[in-house]
Amino acid sequence: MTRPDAGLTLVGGGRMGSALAGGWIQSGYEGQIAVHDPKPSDQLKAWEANGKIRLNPAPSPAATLVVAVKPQVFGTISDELKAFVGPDTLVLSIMAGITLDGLATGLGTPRVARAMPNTPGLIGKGMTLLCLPQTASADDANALHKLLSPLGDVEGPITEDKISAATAISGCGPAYGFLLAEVMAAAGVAHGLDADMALRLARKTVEGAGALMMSSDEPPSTLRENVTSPGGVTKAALDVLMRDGAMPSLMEEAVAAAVRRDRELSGE
Ligand SMILES: NC(=O)C1=CN([C@@H]2O[C@H](COP(=O)(O)OP(=O)(O)OC[C@H]3O[C@@H](n4cnc5c(N)ncnc54)[C@H](O)[C@@H]3O)[C@@H](O)[C@H]2O)C=CC1
Ligand SMILES: O=C(O)[C@@H]1CCC=N1
Repeated sequence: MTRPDAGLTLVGGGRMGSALAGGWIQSGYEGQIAVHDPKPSDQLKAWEANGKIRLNPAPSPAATLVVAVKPQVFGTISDELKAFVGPDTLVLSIMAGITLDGLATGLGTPRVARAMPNTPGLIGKGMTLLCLPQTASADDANALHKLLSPLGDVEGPITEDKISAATAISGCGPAYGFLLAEVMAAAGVAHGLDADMALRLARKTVEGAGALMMSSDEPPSTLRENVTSPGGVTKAALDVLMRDGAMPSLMEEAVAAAVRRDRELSGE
């Protein structure tokens, strides 16, 4: 990775923040990385001990400020965060529900951007959407793509009116995939498998289906049909899942609720 900037400051070194910091460290980022977190994890402390980051140094304006606290925390600390923002600071937020306007107002700069990552980014298999104001420069867009690349794929910029839907699909989506594994395992137990084996089968199957989907040129619907022998066993199960559009309408309702909640958090 080329150096995105000298003087990178991360506020919030939790799951997603640490995934980013870990990626910057691993890819040989040469500038100063400062991480601010009142409850630093053992990982953050180890990076500090190895000289990879500076932990909670005195605040000063950063070249790039990445905000990765919970959206509810942002409202309470935005005034304090102004100490990290100078006239040349580029701000990137990965918080759900905090708009570009909210960032610009809260931090007192128009040079702001948003990204929506997901937890597979913890292992570099994530999907991140980048959202920029119309005034953003190509240089800023490129720098932010590079900054987010340790998490996996980065797409965008997308316009802000799309971010609630994108959050509901790829931001929240890993939870839907994990839920699928959970309920498959529970159904296996209900039909006589022991719990460990049921979980093993469900996890490996969800992983395998995902890997096949990504290595194939076929759309998911064709891969589904390839499993479904006419008059066979899969068809019996899918007839239940798709009865009266059950699965599509449940997913549509769930995504609508997520979109609604994201907009509520944005104060829309
Ligand atoms: N977890 C997920 O799947 C996703 C999360 N996000 C967004 O990422 C952000 C962070 O989420 P996670 O990493 O999952 O949460 P997390 O709870 O793992 O990390 C938040 C971190 O912020 C720290 N913190 C609290 N108050 C602070 C303060 N005053 N100054 C500095 N740090 C402070 C906490 O100690 C914690 O380490 C959230 O805004 C969330 O909307 C976005 C996409 C996916
Ligand atoms: O649940 C949340 O609010 C965050 C945003 C996307 C995933 N986690």
